[in-house]
Amino acid sequence: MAAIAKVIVDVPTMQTDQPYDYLIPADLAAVVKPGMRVVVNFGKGKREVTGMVVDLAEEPEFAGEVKPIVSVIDLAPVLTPEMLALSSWLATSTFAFRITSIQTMLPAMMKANMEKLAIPVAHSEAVQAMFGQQPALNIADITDIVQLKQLMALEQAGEVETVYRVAKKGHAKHVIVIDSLVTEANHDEFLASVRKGATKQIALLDALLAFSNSQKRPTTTEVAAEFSRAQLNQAKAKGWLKLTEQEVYRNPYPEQFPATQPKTLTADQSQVVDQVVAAVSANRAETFLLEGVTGSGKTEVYLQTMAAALQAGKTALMLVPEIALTPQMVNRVKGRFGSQVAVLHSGLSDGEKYDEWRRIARHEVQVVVGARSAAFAPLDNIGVIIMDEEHETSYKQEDNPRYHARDVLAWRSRFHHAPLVLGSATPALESRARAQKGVYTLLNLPNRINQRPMPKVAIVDMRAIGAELQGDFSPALLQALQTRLDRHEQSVLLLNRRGFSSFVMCRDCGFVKKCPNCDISLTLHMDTHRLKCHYCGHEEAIPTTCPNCGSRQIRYYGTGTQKVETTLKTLLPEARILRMDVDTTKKKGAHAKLLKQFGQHEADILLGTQMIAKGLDFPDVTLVGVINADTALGLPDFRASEHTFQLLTQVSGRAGRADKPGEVIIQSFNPEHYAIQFAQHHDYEGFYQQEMFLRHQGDYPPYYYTVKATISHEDENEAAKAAFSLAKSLKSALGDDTIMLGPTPGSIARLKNRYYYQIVLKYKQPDHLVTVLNTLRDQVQTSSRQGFQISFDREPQSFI
Ligand SMILES: Nc1ncnc2c1ncn2[C@@H]1O[C@H](COP(=O)(O)OP(=O)(O)OP(=O)(O)O)[C@@H](O)[C@H]1O
Ligand SMILES: [Zn+2]
Ligand SMILES: [Zn+2]
Repeated sequence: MAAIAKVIVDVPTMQTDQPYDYLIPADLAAVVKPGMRVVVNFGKGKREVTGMVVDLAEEPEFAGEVKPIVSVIDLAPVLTPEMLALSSWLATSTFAFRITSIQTMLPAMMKANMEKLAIPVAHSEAVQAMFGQQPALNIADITDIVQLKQLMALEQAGEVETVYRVAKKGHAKHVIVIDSLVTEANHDEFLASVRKGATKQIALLDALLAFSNSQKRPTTTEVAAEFSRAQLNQAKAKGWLKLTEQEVYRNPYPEQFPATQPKTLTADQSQVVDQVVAAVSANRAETFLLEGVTGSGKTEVYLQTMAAALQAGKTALMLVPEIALTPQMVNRVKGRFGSQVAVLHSGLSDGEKYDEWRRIARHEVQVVVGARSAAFAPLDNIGVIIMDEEHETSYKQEDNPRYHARDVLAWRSRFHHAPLVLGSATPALESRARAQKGVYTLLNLPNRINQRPMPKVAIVDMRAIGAELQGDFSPALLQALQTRLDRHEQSVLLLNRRGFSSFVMCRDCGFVKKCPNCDISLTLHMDTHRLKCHYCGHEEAIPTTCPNCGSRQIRYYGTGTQKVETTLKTLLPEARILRMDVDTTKKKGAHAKLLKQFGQHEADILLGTQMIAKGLDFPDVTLVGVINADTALGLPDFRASEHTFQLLTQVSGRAGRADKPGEVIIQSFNPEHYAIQFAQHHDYEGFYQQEMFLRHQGDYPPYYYTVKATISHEDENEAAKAAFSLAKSLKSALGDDTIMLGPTPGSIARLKNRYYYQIVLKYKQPDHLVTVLNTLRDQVQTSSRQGFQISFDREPQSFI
């Protein structure tokens, strides 16, 4: 029997990947297993912390006194051996700490709360007066300042100690079920014992008899309108019924989904499905890149591949971008697989997420569809993994651990010997290049379903419009919108918000209102009439006069969706417009509701930001308009062209998906730019060739791997000094084939009152670099008490 548990402790100020030895008390010997969370004492005093058991051993490695485990949090492991192994790989490959990786894999609701308690250690009168019979006081509960001061004095005098304890909270939701004990045989007997005028009791007896006869077990909530809890308790005392507590799941999708049947596949689709299914049957961890034009029926391919895995007795995992988790995608998957599906995305409450997670862990579902973090769904026996819209930047987490979901899925694909399908109309350059090298198997769906044509794309040169411009609209786009109104067809209008923000500027002195904590302009929110910092959350009122020169000429800048909507209403008064942006989709379910309204033809125009660009499949949309194609092209970002091409191609793909042909109008100030030209001709391959050429010239990915190191400190000098010394260490540790850019101040040099410096490394040999950086991280981390923070971001979204 193992006597020692190796525990990764959760101590925020002292992060380390080193597991600590803890003694397993005799009464827990049979219980403690790897993957379980435990409570342990850490450091001096009685500080309780949570930790994860990652291994067991016979003998301690630690020579000193080994403390015992205080208690277990879980009755069964919450991380499978697969997940424990994955957390270890994740920590190393993203330069994150193991505990951070573990926490990322568990639902937020499982994060333990810490309580700060005051406990008496002496028996003075003052202590008596303060505590009475209570063994401890929760410091957070004490609001009386006098009492708080007394407590501090007692602590100073050594009569009271403060300790941290792990607060256990009940996470599962419970209902109380009514089991009727009233039968035809005993009903009259019970009735005789009831006073004549007691109509409520008589009604309850009748209802209970009806439950027995129909074998119904209602919950107390279900009958709450008719019978109170007091009444039910009374009835229980009389032996009329039994009350049992039962755990229930919070179901985020209580509605029924109309069942759909598999479609007869086209020849192209069949070929793709056959190849993937062959890998499923052969238990082969092959990665496929499915390059299929918009409307080519990729979703049907995913569904039938997943069905094949289920047929073989396995499970299926499908990732979609957060914003594509519209009811359309959930409908399609739930419609095909019904209650076998669990859905995970950020729109769910913590409780719903926790329940979906447990349904997966308990093997109650066979299909998981979810956004980025669903890559860690505790699904077992995986037969196929799908990643839709694999080029989406939201698959990369921008916080520690800075993982890309694609890499996590590739790891799990190898672990389960299951194929991974990466699908997109516009694959990331990295992925397409890997397919070129034969690392991925390239699959193509070059045509739309039933040979429907791709929409015709026209580019409007905005430089040539001049006085004919109305608001942000060219005559061509306005005319096309009018035509759709006349024909009762629908339009989708994209306002590209990437690369610019709405801010407030003084027309007299050019003053721009910035965040007092971060060197960045505040963003205008017209709905609440406030200025907000998107980095730290700082908020303030919109000034009426310039804080710098006092001028009243302070104006709002930037084209917002609201402004476009207002203009459009005056230009096309009869048009019914639905606006979809961060403001109109803030409320839970608002996104789904807007799309449903549009689907039911309650509007003619869907006007929105990037969130309308992908996945939508509405048959009556025959026009797509792009108000501003180029805003992102000006960004100092080597992926600017790629992102612009992807966005234009995706949004164009919303037009003409059914019998009516589609048309696309793109307004641009750079009509000859290659990203816009290739998008006009639906030419992904052409774009890929051209972009690869440019990346090669500039030593950019995918020709190089990249990593961005960021170092910060509250003092600007300290941050700079540390950055230069880090650069020196890196130079000596890395070979000549590594290119180093910087150190430079971060694009936002100051954030939340910390100063940032960064170094970008471009390199060819990943293995060596990972070792070097992990060692460096540990060295810098030990100096973290001097206020330094360091992070490494592998394949950063941008260098700025
Ligand atoms: N075999 C088929 N027979 C008939 N209709 C099909 C078939 N496969 C797919 N479809 C239909 O074709 C339309 C487009 O398919 P789907 O939405 O899957 O395209 P997609 O490739 O995912 O496009 P996008 O990349 O634009 O999201 C859908 O309405 C779908 O129901
Ligand atoms: Zn700020
Ligand atoms: Zn001014």
